[in-house]
Amino acid sequence: MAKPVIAPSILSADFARLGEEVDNVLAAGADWVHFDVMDNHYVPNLTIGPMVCEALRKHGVTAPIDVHLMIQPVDRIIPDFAQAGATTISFHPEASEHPHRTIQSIRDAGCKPGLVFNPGTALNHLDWLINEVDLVLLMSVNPGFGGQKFIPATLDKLREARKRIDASGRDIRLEVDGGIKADNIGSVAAAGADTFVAGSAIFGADDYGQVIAGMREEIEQARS
Ligand SMILES: O=C(CO)[C@@H](O)[C@H](O)COP(=O)(O)O
Ligand SMILES: [Fe+2]
Repeated sequence: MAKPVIAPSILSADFARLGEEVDNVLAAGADWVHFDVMDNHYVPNLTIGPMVCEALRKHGVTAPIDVHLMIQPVDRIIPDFAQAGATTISFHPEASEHPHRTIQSIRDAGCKPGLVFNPGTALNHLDWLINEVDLVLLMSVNPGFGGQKFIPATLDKLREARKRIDASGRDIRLEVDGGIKADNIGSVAAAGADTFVAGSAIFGADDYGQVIAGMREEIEQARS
């Protein structure tokens, strides 16, 4: 099993102090920075774009930046995010006219491509694309907002995605996003996730390090 990755979603950070918040959460033990991009079109909310990603890099952030695109159209912003310092770029396949082409353009831009599946979206896109991606992200809430409740059916879907990833024989991360807390992260890890996004559970706490350490313990316990 791949080393667990904890990726705090900066959607729940204090945007007025974003650089400091990211520094603090990385110092507290986070592995990646999860960067939610919303366009008030594909999802009913509006957040941040490549300029903010670039600002974090200029601020000195060297950790992987995990860009989660909730936008339509997808393609035209990819080079901008790559230039801004994105590490992974994941998108929702139904938001792209040609998901295979979108994946190739993410790779051509020098980033790792990922596919994101909403709670109501079947995994069928993996049938022909699993060999092209480095990351599969299952949403455990409907996209658009932080602080929502985890949808339990995600556990079965994670098991299905884990089977498909293992059968592919490729090194693909299985990420879960939405409503992840210390009290459900163990079951999510047991179902096969190795990469864990958490926004409100981390940034809503006084002690980020304590939450992250607690999450790691639950993951280790679920794996042993
Ligand atoms: O992509 C999204 C929401 O659309 C997420 O990344 C959320 O920002 C996670 O926040 P919590 O559910 O952990 O508060
Ligand atoms: Fe996200």
